[in-house]
Amino acid sequence: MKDIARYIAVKTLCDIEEGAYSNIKLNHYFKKYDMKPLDRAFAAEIVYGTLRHLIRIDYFINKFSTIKTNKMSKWVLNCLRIAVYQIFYMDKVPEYAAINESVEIVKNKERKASGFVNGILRNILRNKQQFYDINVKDKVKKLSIEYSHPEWMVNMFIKDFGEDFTKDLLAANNTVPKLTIRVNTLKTTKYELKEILQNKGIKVSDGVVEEALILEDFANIEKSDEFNKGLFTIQDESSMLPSKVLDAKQGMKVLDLCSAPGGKTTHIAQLMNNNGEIIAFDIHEHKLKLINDNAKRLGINIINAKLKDAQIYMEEYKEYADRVLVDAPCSGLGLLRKKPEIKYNIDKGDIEQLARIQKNILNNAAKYVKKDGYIVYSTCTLTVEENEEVIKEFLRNNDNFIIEDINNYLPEKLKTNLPYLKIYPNVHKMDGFFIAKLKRIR
Ligand SMILES: C[S@@+](CC[C@H](N)C(=O)[O-])C[C@H]1O[C@@H](n2cnc3c(N)ncnc32)[C@H](O)[C@@H]1O
Repeated sequence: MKDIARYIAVKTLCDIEEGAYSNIKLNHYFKKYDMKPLDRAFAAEIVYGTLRHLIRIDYFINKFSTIKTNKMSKWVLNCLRIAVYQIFYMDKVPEYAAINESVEIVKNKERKASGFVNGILRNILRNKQQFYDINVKDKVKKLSIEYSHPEWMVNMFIKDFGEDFTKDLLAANNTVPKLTIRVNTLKTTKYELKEILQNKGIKVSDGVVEEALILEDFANIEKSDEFNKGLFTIQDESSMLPSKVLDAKQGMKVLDLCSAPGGKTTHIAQLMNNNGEIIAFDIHEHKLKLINDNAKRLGINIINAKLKDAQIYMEEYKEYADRVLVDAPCSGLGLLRKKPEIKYNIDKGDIEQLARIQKNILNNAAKYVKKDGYIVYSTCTLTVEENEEVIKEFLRNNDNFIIEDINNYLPEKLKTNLPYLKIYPNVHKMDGFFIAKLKRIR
């Protein structure tokens, strides 16, 4: 295969339409085809960029094609999409290369369609200006196309956050996030690691969270010596906050009800100085290995990972824990910068169903925590149904709990006058997140 990067980009985009996850599929193909770092980076940029701007790209293709995008084969459509993405969003790619390579990839699987694809792409090239005209009157439809978010999502954000904020949020969701790591303070210090990385020529700056570093120019990070030695974990800053807010002390008993792959579990262990007990549940057996592998790499031995469904009450853990973390399964709308496919794979019904699961898990958590103990509830999503509403309903049904002000646990820049925290990619330049702390008082 001459142009492996574009070929893999098309293959991955087709798989994503079947429900696959971008990062998992890309990593799978990178290994399978033994791709070089430059090809990997190029394929990833095309996949993520195309997904970020998918609705707008399709709207534009439809202007030039008699066969509409929903009637095209996935292979043909994704060959068209990646060419349009390269033409309009990648300055350094010559237009002729973007077109010719897509036509070649079409030939690979659907030889007869190559003329059709070539025709559309050349026509597009002659009418590039039209990419910037979105001739739609309806405000929501227009925003949906302009920022490539489904209409129901745009509507929901406008209802919850207002129109100006929504525009900002949609734009931020289409940006490329920074690479952030959490220093493993069990093995090194922030200053030591910073120096090691800087000596390798990597640009490093401090994050807002105490143990966070922001990196630039670090290819193949997971193959580096520093990663393998367990000096750090890749984690967004907002994802570091729930463990800080949980404030588990050395020697305590902690339950982490939805824990895989263990990003927060290992952070809690780190903050407990690897002293105490953490029981970490997850519903997916294959994910338990990820928790154990992460713990081992980071030099942590107080985590006991178990296969359990946190929706089912477990009598053996009644009043067992000093701290319980509920980092609940959620719609993930705070992660659209990293996983743009979520925009197209989720619908309003999923949000209602997730909210029911979150409430069930949180109600069980209430029974596991000792008197004067705490639950931290967190999600990586922005919907009111999965966040504020879940907490409100919990407090209505559990009058032995109160909401605790978490501002003391937060970096100065993130403090607000609310007891809980909601993080937005457009405001904080971090993944969207929600964190609330509940205290059992009786
Ligand atoms: C947001 S992720 C957790 C991320 C994790 N806390 C971390 O920081 O790495 C939610 C997790 O909940 C798990 N999950 C979903 N439903 C569950 C259930 N009913 N019981 C336990 N775990 C569940 C999923 O497999 C997923 O790993």
